[in-house]
Amino acid sequence: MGEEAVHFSVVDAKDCKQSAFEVGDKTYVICRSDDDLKTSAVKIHDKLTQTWLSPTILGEQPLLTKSQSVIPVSDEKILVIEKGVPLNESIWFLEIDTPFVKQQRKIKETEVVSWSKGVIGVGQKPVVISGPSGVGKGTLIAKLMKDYPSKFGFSVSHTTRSPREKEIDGVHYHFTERIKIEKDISEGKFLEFAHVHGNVYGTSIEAVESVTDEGKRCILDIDVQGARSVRASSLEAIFIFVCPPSFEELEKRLRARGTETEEQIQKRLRNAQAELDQSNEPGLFHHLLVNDDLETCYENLKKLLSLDDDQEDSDDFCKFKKYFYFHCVLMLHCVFSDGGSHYPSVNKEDKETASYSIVSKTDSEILLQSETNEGKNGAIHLLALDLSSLSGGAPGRTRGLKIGSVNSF
Ligand SMILES: Nc1ncnc2c1ncn2[C@@H]1O[C@H](COP(=O)(O)OP(=O)(O)OP(=O)(O)O)[C@@H](O)[C@H]1O
Ligand SMILES: Nc1nc2c(ncn2[C@@H]2O[C@H](COP(=O)(O)O)[C@@H](O)[C@H]2O)c(=O)[nH]1
Repeated sequence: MGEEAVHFSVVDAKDCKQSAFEVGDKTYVICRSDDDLKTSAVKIHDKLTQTWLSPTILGEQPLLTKSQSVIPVSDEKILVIEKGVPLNESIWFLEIDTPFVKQQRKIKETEVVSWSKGVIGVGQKPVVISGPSGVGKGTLIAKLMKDYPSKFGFSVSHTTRSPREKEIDGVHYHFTERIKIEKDISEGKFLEFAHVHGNVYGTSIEAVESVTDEGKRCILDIDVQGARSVRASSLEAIFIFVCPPSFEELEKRLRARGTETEEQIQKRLRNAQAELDQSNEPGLFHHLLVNDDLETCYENLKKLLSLDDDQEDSDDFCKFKKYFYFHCVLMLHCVFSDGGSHYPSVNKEDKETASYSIVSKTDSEILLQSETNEGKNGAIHLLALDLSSLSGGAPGRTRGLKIGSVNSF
């Protein structure tokens, strides 16, 4: 918009501090300055109007390095490989026209692009648990977390409501100010948010992604508005609605909990009716659970989540699973460097830096060439990045990347 033209000359995958790509009627330029590697800018040249745009950039930004390899993988996104960082830190997508970007463009009434970090392998689908206040969601989730600490992680929401007596900041909720949460929401840091019983509640992207990154299944305790927003997002999840055996019993539980004033109880009960009315809406919840007898309901929840009753989640078992998960991730990062006869040494802390350049692309596969880790006798080390099963994406991570070896030559 009346800005100075950014000089660029690159239309192919190439290493540079400015990478430009034509997608449709637009040219996207990713620029970074020499001295300040922490900031990148994206400029868009619209060929139809002959104008330059500075879009709003959403999402977690890549840890910028001095050199990148960049290529568009579809009309929706551009793949950016940062060099000189561990492989699991190096793969990023700049989303230029994904459903999330389209939606944000409408909301913000301005041009938008969004970063999303590429993650090797898929995480387990998060579980969204909804239901009226006082039905027992928190009680059921607490049992699940106690019995299966290595399997599940809780998505710690943000809320503007005041903490209850035994609630701990950062454990039960991130207690926050309205002005702060509104700012973070406007910066695209939240997967969903809603005004519930007079306060703002929201799930940050980091709350969900950090649990999945740990190899655990993320559990979200959110209201029906939140469930609806997550349903419409790029996050694939299982949606469960917990119902009370009767409205009278719900009221009894809310009162017995003793955490709300009479006025708040009345407000929660009014909202409960509206939530119950939506529980059967087609396409919203996958499962309905009635929480009459707590133990029965808990067993039914476990069945839904395919949990084996006999499997103990002892401390030793947890440690073993963490160890196993860690090494599976390392294996995925490993490459057969010698016709599959051995793995190259991989730093146990997974900090080994890598530098790969994009050398070719088909519809679903990108060929990467190592610049730093040559195979035997200086053979060229190639890696195939399979993009055919991507899931998620901005505002969260892009999961489902597969990396395979290609024989050195
Ligand atoms: N099956 C049950 N039978 C009797 N009491 C129950 C049952 N399940 C939970 N409770 C009790 O009901 C009260 C409300 O439960 P809980 O706090 O887990 O509800 P919640 O759905 O998480 O509410 P909120 O949405 O307000 O956080 C608690 O005192 C809990 O001990
Ligand atoms: N949409 C969201 N709803 C949330 C979130 N975290 C909690 N909740 C829901 O709020 C009510 C009230 O909770 P309380 O702790 O004040 O009793 C309850 O229905 C929760 O499910 C969130 O991040 N987003």
